Amino acid sequence: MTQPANILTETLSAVTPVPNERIQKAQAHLDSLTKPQGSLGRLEEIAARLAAMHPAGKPRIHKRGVFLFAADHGVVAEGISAYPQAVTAQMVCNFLNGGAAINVLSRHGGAGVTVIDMGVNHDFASDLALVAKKIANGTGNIRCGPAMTCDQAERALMAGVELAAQAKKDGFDLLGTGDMGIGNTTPSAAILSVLSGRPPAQTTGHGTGIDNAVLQHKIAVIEDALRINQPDPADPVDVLAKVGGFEIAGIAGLCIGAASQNLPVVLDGVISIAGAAIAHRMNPNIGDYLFASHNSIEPGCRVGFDLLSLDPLLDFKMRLGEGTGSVLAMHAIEAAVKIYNEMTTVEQAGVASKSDSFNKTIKAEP
Ligand SMILES: O=C(O)c1ccc[n+]([C@@H]2O[C@H](COP(=O)([O-])O)[C@@H](O)[C@H]2O)c1
Ligand SMILES: Cc1cc2nc[nH]c2cc1C
Repeated sequence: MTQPANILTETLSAVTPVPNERIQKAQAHLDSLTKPQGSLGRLEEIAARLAAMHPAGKPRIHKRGVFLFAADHGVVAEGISAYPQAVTAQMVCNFLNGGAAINVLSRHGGAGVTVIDMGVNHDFASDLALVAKKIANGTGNIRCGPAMTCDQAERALMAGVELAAQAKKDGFDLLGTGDMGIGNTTPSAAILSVLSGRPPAQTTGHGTGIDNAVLQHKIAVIEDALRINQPDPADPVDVLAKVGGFEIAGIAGLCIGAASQNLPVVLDGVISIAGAAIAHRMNPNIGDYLFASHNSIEPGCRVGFDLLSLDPLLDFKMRLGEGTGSVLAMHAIEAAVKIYNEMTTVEQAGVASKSDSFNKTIKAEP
């Protein structure tokens, strides 16, 4: 078993479950509001969990941001993507210039976008608004050997932990994950297969848009990668090092760091789900702080939701990545918090409660 480095171990052990009594107390508040009990469905579930994460029991979202982790993948040499590797670096520049889908949706949703170079195969100018956490210029080809060393995997995890710590200092109270990396649906499917025990045929999808023939080849590549590397499902750092990616590790680290500080994280598509599944295998309490934003078309997502016991909030048939699902779901999460904080109670408004319907005399006057 790979023993993670000290600070990582300390951060992992600092993650405590969201107390069930606090969730129940928050639900009791929701039940006291002017609506039939449970009628706001999942908005209530979101609000109760967020309220319970806050020591004072009052949820708040003043500052939200998407953390977009970018990296390249050696396995693209196997022809598993519809696009060339150069697109990763080109899209990073597009994010920095504000022209990508995530920029539009984040402006619309009032979220900041932080772009992190975890391992893009390009040397960016040092004056760009890019967070430089580069571990290497892309991973190794997982069909031939490990993606990275265990030391690199731990450094990439720590980069995510550090970003979460900085986010807390900067006043963020809701974090979203995003990714960019041509080829990264391949390591994501590999990770989800290892952690779930499901065959790659059940976790692998069309990614950026490969046809059925290339999909069969992609599945065979992942089968080879698992046979050659033999990742140990009980050792998440080993899984990450053998068949993962630098951006996936950064996302896992962000989940660990955020959960250790009671910060909620909204997950995007299959790449974020794979990162979160690694973090969750390191400490299952982390799952209490996670929200699945949407049901990405990639089949590995469903496998990941089962591993994480998460139910996605939206089903918009999206498969872009970048954090686009995360920012969209933040609208609903903010709405849930407003319901919790701003609605009047039955008592304040003088509205009859359910049990009053059994009484003969209900005061109906306003
Ligand atoms: O978020 C998703 O579920 C998702 C599904 C398919 C593709 N993507 C994005 O597309 C890229 C990976 O696709 P591929 O085909 O190159 O493995 C990467 O940049 C991801 O952000 C993302
Ligand atoms: C153009 C393009 C944009 C993306 N954004 C996230 N993954 C992507 C993949 C491609 C190919």
